[in-house]
Amino acid sequence: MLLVLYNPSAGSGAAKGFFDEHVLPLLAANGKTVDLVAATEYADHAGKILVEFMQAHDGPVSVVLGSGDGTLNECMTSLAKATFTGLRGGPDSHRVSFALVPCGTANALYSTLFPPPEDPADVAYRLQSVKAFIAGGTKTVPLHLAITTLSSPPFARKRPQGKLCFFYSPIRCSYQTAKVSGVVVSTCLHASILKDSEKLRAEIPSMDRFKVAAQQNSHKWYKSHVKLLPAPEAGVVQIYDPLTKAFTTHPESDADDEPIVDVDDVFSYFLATVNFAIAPLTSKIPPAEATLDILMLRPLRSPVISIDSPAARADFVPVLYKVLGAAYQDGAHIDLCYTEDGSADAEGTGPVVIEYIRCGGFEWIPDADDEDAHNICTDGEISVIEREGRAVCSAASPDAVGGFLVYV
Ligand SMILES: Nc1ncnc2c1ncn2[C@@H]1O[C@H](COP(=O)(O)OP(=O)(O)OP(=O)(O)O)[C@@H](O)[C@H]1O
Repeated sequence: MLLVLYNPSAGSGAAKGFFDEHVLPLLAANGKTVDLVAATEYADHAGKILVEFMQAHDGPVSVVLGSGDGTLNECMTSLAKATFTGLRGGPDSHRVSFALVPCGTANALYSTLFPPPEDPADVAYRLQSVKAFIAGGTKTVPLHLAITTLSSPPFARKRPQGKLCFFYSPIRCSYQTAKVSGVVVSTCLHASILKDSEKLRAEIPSMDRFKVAAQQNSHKWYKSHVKLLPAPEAGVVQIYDPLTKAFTTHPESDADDEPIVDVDDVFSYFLATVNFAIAPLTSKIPPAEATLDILMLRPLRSPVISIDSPAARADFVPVLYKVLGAAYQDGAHIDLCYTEDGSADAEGTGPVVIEYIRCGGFEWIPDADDEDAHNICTDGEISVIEREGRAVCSAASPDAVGGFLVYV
């Protein structure tokens, strides 16, 4: 069964035109019968359309999806929580294969799977996943998920209650409050940017709204306690070593004693990715199991900063910008080290600036008095952790017969 679904308001609002002009004619010219063409009419509509379509039809489902990461996330979230009856009841009932058409602003997942050319608006570039589907659709990649649960204090009262989705393992969590991400879970600067850039969407439809929001938040630091949790097979938390250009066991993670790493500090940046190349090693050194790649920037690691003060925060902004800029130069940010004067440089001989962690999950326990540290972003959606609460996030992989796939 084939569903064509697009979000007309994603990105610059051009999805309908692109589908009418390019996608639907391409499908028709290649003999693909479309069972339903639907445009979303409001937030969260995409998930509803998809679940209703699946309930109404039997057999394997492909979806040509014109959107950004947010609408894809709505599809995954709705499906992860859906229970089907009748014909759609078998073990593979929740399996969906997506042909993605990048129509959003960032399109992070698409640009991970299909590295963008100089002009990402290029029509042929944007049709690659659809063409893979048309070509027979045998080449797909399964998507891992990051499942995040927000807990209120005291934590013991709201322990994970049930399995979120039977086709992803090994996660057990509170079904109603769990957030499903296929791209990113973040706090700190990234969550602040996503939160504030949303307010700028109408005024600045392009990616420039992220730059404006970054400027508004660049001086902020966030106080939190983080627990880094090992992935099941690795048994330890891993950290990237720019000298050897490989992952090694985190010095504070011991498989036989205590594999969990506790970090109690101020953070400027904390971002976990799944299936996503802003963490550049996801593709260069692919993980052997479902893992999160986490990028942490802790200003007090700088050799010239020893206290959190307004002056120190201002002094740190150039380091932050250096890191953000290098991230767009083929992931060069992960090899930056501190120089003696506290700059970030590939030739630096001091501590590594960004800690690049590979692990099974994390707990984020924000300082109760730091309001900004309570924002958490799951694929663009902002949630607020309750005061004295925490967020717990784990990587999950699809079972053999279930899960979300993308045509590549
Ligand atoms: N018809 C609609 N009108 C208004 N908002 C909609 C409509 N349909 C979907 N939405 C909302 O639009 C939001 C943005 O969609 P999406 O994330 O796909 O695009 P984007 O934010 O431009 O791209 P990206 O996430 O890649 O940066 C989604 O959160 C979704 O809930």
